[in-house]
Amino acid sequence: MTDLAGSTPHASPLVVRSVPIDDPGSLLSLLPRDGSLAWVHHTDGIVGWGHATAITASGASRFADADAWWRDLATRAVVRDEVRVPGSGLVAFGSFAFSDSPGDSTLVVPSVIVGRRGDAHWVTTISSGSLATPPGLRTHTAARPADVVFADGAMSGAEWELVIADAVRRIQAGDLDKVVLARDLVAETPTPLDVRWPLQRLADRYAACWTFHVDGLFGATPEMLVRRERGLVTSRVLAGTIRRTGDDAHDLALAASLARSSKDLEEHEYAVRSVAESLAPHCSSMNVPESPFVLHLPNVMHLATDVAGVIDDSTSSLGLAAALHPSAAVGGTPTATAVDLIAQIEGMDRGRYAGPVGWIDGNGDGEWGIALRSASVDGERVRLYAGCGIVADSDPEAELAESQAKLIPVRDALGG
Ligand SMILES: C=C(O[C@H]1C=CC=C(C(=O)O)[C@@H]1O)C(=O)O
Repeated sequence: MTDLAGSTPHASPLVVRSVPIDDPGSLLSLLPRDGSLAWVHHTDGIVGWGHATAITASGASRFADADAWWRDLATRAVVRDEVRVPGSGLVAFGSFAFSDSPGDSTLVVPSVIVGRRGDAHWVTTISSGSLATPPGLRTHTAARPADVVFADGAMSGAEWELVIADAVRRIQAGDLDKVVLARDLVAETPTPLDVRWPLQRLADRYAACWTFHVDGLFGATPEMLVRRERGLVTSRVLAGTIRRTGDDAHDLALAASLARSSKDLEEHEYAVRSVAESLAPHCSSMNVPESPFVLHLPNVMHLATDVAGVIDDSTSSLGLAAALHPSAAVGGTPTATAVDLIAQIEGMDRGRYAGPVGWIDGNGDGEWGIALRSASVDGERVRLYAGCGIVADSDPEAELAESQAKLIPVRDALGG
């Protein structure tokens, strides 16, 4: 991987070609074990493998540095796109650290991308200097992890409840309005994890979420930080959560109580406001619905608001993600106070959890979700993450239960 600090302008431009193909079936099943990249929503999306080029960036300028690198690369690339849908042509997958420090962020350009968008299916080849031949596609079987053992991460549940109680006190004292605090769980597998196993299971069970894998960070996020597509920008804001019980009638009653819960509506309002305020400078017009709807997922229900706007500047999707991050769905209100408090009391390094994850194309369009319901994998060790928005009325015990519900998707996907 090329490190930004040591990177030099690319000697040869990338040569990119997208061609239509027959329906390739499940995108995830095409992934080889190593170097897989994925962004899948229902049956649409893109998967990639192989290495054309990549960059790592870090610190407060990570977004701007990666964006500048990408613009230079995209401007010089020679692209023949016979498909012309979002996701065809030159694309990089990316995943960014939550904090300015510590943590590395990355943009990765694979040598092969296979995509589906509705009835369009395509393969893209990317190489340096000369045109590559499209590969033959074949399906692979992922290895099932055996005997996964779970243990507390940085804190036990009881310790984390004390941290939540501390945050509630600070909010009640007027130090801030909202903070999102996270915890981790560690899973050990006897052999290095084949990430395709949990990916496939996440995509099957959470088809309405965006199932992703970029450089060891995988998950299925329900939250779209920003999508930029042909002049339109959209964002799905989530905040305010209730666990599902599995009993449909009871869950409907819970959904109604979530929609009326002043604690959850307050938590949600902060998140919507932070997104709307960050997008406004880039849009000529915006639509921000006045009240949220309830998004039903298999494990939880969320208050959700879809914000939309017409973009009136040349900021790329990555630039927009940078402007929005961290929204109050993962940081808090006021942002700077909340981010400082997270660093002070959360007791763990978020890495790329809760940072933007997604893809960008050569025109700057793309999709960036928030890396929630996610885990980072390093050989046999997997760290799962979940966080909860804390406001003045939050109850530590209820927040711990909510965090456990948010850990379910990845925990179950790792299970045999
Ligand atoms: C921080 C997470 O969720 C955020 C997104 C939706 C609902 C949230 C909540 O109700 O607390 C969180 O703000 C997470 O899943 O790790």
